Amino acid sequence: MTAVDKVLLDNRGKNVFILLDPDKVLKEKDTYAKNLQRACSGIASVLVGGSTGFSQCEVNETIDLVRSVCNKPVIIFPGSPAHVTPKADAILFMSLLNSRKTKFIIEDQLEGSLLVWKYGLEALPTAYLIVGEGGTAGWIGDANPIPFEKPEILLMYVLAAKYLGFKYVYIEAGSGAKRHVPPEMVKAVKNVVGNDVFLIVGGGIRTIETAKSLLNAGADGIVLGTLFERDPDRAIEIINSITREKSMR
Ligand SMILES: CC(C)=CCC/C(C)=C/CC/C(C)=C/CC/C(C)=C/COP(=O)(O)OP(=O)(O)O
Ligand SMILES: O=P(O)(O)OC[C@@H](O)CO
Ligand SMILES: [Mg+2]
Repeated sequence: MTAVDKVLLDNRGKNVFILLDPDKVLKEKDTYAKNLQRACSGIASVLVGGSTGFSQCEVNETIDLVRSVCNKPVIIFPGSPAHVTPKADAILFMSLLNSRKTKFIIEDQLEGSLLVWKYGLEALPTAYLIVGEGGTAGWIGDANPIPFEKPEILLMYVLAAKYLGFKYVYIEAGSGAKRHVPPEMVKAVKNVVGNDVFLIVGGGIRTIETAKSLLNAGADGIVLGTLFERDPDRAIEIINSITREKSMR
């Protein structure tokens, strides 16, 4: 087990990730710095990434901002190999398994592999799966999205990911999605794969009830992106509420 991997695995079922999109953060640096500082103690890690609109230089600037206010691990959530940087602690080294394009399944990974090796980055082997509307990532990644009412298809993908040796599975409804991943879908997967893979769930999570229902259904971690951008107070409320529950267990 490597360092970031251990932090996340030791906190299974309770990890909250904040997603920072360099394209947005760098336009309002002071506001993001202030809000991240408030959120920092309750989160597992900061994901830095996005589908479009920025270069490695902007990823670096965003990571510098994170480091100035928060001591949690920074994980790259790459939209492309151009986002790989030695400044991060780890990378979701992901393959979009339900893409129709080999680019997102293996070609971007080939390009990124040498950089990850050269920079000595911790790679978290991640199967990225798009469900529901899928957002920008689903569109750019040319996904064949798994319908919410077909948990059995999601299960097939998650089992395939497990048998291929992926340690992490990111179930993505799309940034800002109107509908988040249904907890029943997470439960159907967790019931079969247990702790063999680490389940990250993201997209459209906006309330404490949703956040808790996903963690209770078996998500090992949840991602807050759009809510942290638009309503940081509410995002911090969710984080604090999960932290309080954690300390009562
Ligand atoms: C492993 C390496 C080096 C690259 C992998 C590249 C892959 C597989 C990309 C999949 C397709 C893709 C574009 C994923 C982006 C995922 C992501 C960081 C989403 C964050 O949300 P945004 O899509 O930026 O949301 P907004 O639309 O709200 O900005
Ligand atoms: O922006 P939101 O809807 O929180 O989604 C977060 C993440 O899953 C997007 O990749
Ligand atoms: Mg983005």
